[in-house]
Amino acid sequence: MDKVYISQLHVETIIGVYDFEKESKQSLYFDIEMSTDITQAAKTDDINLTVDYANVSERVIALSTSIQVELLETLLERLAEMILNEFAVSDVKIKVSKPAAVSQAQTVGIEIFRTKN
Ligand SMILES: Nc1nc2c(c(=O)[nH]1)N=C([C@H](O)[C@@H](O)CO)CN2
Repeated sequence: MDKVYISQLHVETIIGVYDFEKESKQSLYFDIEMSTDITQAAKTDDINLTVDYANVSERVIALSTSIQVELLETLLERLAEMILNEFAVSDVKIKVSKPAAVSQAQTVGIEIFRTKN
């Protein structure tokens, strides 16, 4: 299957388990890969027949900055659900990195893969 992807999408939002994390925004970086058939878009050169990565990026930023949750896991599940519901993709892989979370590590994070039912 063909893929549409977004790499290192930067979002600043409130997220975290600890009280100090609820006071200021932290950087998250998303890598998103979506399976979709691009052949009709390529034949017709029509943006409406593919998944617009700019639209997906906007929706990911909007959702990530409008909900306040503690766990990266919770945020990723909500984002995967939104992408599968709103865009013509059969599956989505989302990885989120939170580089400031563990000072001894370059970055930490979570990755999930979800399919449309
Ligand atoms: N699996 C996870 N582990 C941790 C998370 C998380 O979201 N998922 N979050 C934290 C803290 O919020 C951390 O980012 C701050 O040190 C710890 N572990």
